[in-house]
Amino acid sequence: MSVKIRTRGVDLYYGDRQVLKNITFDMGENMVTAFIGPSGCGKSSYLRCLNRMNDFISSARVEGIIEFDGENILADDTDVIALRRKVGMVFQKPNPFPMSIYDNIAYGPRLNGVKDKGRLDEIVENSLQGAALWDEVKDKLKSSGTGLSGGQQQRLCIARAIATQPDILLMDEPTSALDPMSTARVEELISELKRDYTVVIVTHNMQQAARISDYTAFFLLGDLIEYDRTAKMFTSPHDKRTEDYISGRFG
Ligand SMILES: Nc1ncnc2c1ncn2[C@@H]1O[C@H](COP(=O)(O)OP(=O)(O)OP(=O)(O)O)[C@@H](O)[C@H]1O
Repeated sequence: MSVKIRTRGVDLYYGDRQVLKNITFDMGENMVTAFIGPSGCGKSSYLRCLNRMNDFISSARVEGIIEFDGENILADDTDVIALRRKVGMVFQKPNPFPMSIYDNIAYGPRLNGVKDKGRLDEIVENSLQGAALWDEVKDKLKSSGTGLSGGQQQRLCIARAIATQPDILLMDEPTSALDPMSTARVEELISELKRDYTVVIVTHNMQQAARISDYTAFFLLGDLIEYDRTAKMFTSPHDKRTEDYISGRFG
């Protein structure tokens, strides 16, 4: 595997409370990496380290090294705006902006200075194609994004995230608010997206992790207990706690 994200000895504190302890592992380029673990184990907190979103939480302090392509994104002199351009994020609840489908997608590119109408049209179409939504919305690009179904809204949010051509896509429980059909569409889409992006996904759904990820990281109470190929972890985990969790004995 070609390493895209390299994490060494990451500790995260909220005030005096340590919620991530000495996290060390490598995530592969063009792979889907799933984070699993019981509620409160630190999965989302770690995900937020990857685009420096914890910077917005005044009590949060992150120590250690996280490298993207060899560059430490936790360094004081990191250009955080440029970093966030490289890292798209999709949240648990679909959160389209209250504007048209077209403008939802064009928003990021416009912020980045793209003004040419033809170029914007192209980005909108490519992003919607990439998010497997184009055929459903191509005739109503001027309609509001919030008028779509939940599953379509989430694919719109994925289209918005890829419109700025990030390297990495972070997804925090992207299907937990969706029905089974929409979940299946989004899962299928994630498997396609890894051709172009490195995908990191937090999920509570063990079957989902098993279906769509190449590697899985199991967190428990702030520790990374086990990290391995998903196929290996789900068939022969080496830690008893991993086995107990994936077989549903706790969490
Ligand atoms: N902004 C914050 N301020 C203080 N503590 C926080 C904050 N965000 C999270 N925590 C605490 O950090 C710990 C890890 O939370 P986190 O949300 O990362 O866990 P998680 O594994 O993603 O949980 P879930 O699956 O429920 O989303 C929890 O104990 C949580 O209460």
